[in-house]
Amino acid sequence: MHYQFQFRPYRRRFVRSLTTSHGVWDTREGIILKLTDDLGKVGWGEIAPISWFGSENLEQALLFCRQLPEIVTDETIFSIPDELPACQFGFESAVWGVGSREWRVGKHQGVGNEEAGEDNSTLSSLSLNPKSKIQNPKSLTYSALLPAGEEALEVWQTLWQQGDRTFKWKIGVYPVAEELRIFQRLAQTLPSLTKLRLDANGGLSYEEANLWLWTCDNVKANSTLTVEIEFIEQPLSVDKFDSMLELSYCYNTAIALDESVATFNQLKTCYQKGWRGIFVIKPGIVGSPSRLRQFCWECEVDAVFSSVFETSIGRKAALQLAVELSRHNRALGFGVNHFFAEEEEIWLKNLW
Ligand SMILES: O=C(O)CCC(=O)c1ccccc1C(=O)O
Ligand SMILES: [Mg+2]
Repeated sequence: MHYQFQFRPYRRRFVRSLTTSHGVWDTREGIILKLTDDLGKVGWGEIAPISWFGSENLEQALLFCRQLPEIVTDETIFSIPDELPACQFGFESAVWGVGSREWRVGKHQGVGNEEAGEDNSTLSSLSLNPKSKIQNPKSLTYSALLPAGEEALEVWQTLWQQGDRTFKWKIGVYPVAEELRIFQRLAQTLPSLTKLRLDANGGLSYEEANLWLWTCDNVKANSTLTVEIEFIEQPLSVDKFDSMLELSYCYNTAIALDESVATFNQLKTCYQKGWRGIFVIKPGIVGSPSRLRQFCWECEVDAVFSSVFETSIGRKAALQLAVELSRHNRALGFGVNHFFAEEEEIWLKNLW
């Protein structure tokens, strides 16, 4: 099979910046891809790298797109090197889109519009609301991302009113004593049956990680606190795998790897080294979706799927995988809409 290939770089500022232990992030840059087959069927894809997380950077992705011919084949796409994982995801999901009904949604709301002659060849003919698009037997629940520090104490309330029941709070940003105080207040005020994830982005020392895990175990043991601490995400830096494996045996509170499993080869390596805890998977940067699918099925990976702040185009492909591969009712780490201005649809239409 061969396809006509077109692409458009984009740049988009968040309405609020994301502060993690890696620093402040306030602009998403990426590339929208369009593949058109001989019959005129179209598939859209998105490359949304995060180089500080271990994927290629935007420049490398752009160089790759620029050196491709105007006509590309399945062979080209399925041999994109592992050094370009966000490109693997973008191109493979665009190919998948060419053959899929999922993109063939016109003006009408709803999934699986079967009418003949539906046209998805322009972005303005796509309906991009992700929550309305995914047909899903299990109901989808999202984890809403809270800002670091005290701001979380305010922000969760608005999100709760909008229906969110799982939250993720960034830690490892402010001094540990300060964050622990805020955490106690959060744990006391979050309504019962709320789930809370803590994401350290690799920013804790070994001692701090122990202190956090111990504190979370105490919340669990304290019958007056009814919030559930679901896991601590990436407590230590990527080079501290052995320590995280050890910590995962020492506490009741679960640990999820994120930066450590950013790309497929890292994911496979951690699994081979014995990690059977939670894996945070960011489809947008992990690499080839078909390879990921096979691995997650075979190894029964306990995966939490997570956004890379992509647009609806990448998100749709990522959620497709998430719906297929999530286990244990894990909420999807795609509750990030509040980082973006509304009207993404209009923004995307103007882009193409
Ligand atoms: O996973 C989520 O719940 C939201 C997404 C998220 O936290 C994130 C988004 C972009 C880059 C890094 C991260 C992260 O998990 O550290
Ligand atoms: Mg994370």
